[in-house]
Amino acid sequence: MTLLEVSGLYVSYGPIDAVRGASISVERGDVVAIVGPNGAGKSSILQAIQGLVRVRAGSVRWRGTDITGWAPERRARAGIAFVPESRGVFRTLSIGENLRLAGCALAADVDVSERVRLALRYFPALTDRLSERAAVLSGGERQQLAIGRALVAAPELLILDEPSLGLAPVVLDELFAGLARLRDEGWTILLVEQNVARAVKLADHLFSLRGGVIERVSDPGELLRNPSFRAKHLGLG
Ligand SMILES: Nc1ncnc2c1ncn2[C@@H]1O[C@H](COP(=O)(O)OP(=O)(O)OP(=O)(O)O)[C@@H](O)[C@H]1O
Repeated sequence: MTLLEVSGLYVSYGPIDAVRGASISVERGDVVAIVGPNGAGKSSILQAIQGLVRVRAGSVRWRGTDITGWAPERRARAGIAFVPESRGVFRTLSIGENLRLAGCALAADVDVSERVRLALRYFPALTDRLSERAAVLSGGERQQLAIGRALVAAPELLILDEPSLGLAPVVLDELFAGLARLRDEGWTILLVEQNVARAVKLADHLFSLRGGVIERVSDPGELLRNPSFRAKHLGLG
């Protein structure tokens, strides 16, 4: 089932056309990655999906319904969760408080503690540190917490804006292991990544964006078998 369908999307900032006619679809249970250089328009697409920037033309459909004009909170209630590049967490609160707070707006019959336990399954390193302040977390751990907070809502679609940004390789291993667990358990994820190697290993479909235009849609499995791709992006002969 197609969960999300972005068609002919245009996003502009004054005279700058950041996204020019991009179309992307996400099927339930798939991990879809958008890759591309700085300024390609990747974040603008994600923000348009979450309703954070104005769409100049084109549409965003969610489970077949046109949600292009919907407010961000309505999209969130409909099952779309967005983890921005800035990894919003409350630094003065503990890890546990951050996670529980993420569940405070859920329906009264939702067991938030159970949801928190579920989120921690994917990022077990946080489990032993629930009483520590988020301010002490490394960049990678903060990213895990930000994703964990989004998971507490049990969204149908998890949108991640450049989860690897600024993180050391060793930290990335732990983060992407968590993302791979999410994928393997059937979560639907749309992410933007500049780290092509990580994106290819995680995703089911890869969209390459340049200058606001989708240049290519690739099958990561094929790329992983392609010798020139392996040499260029994976450092393998
Ligand atoms: N609020 C804004 N006002 C003006 N221009 C913007 C704004 N946000 C983005 N842009 C411009 O739109 C273009 C696309 O930006 P966007 O952040 O979507 O790209 P990106 O692929 O996510 O880049 P990066 O990887 O550097 O985050 C760039 O030229 C950027 O400078």
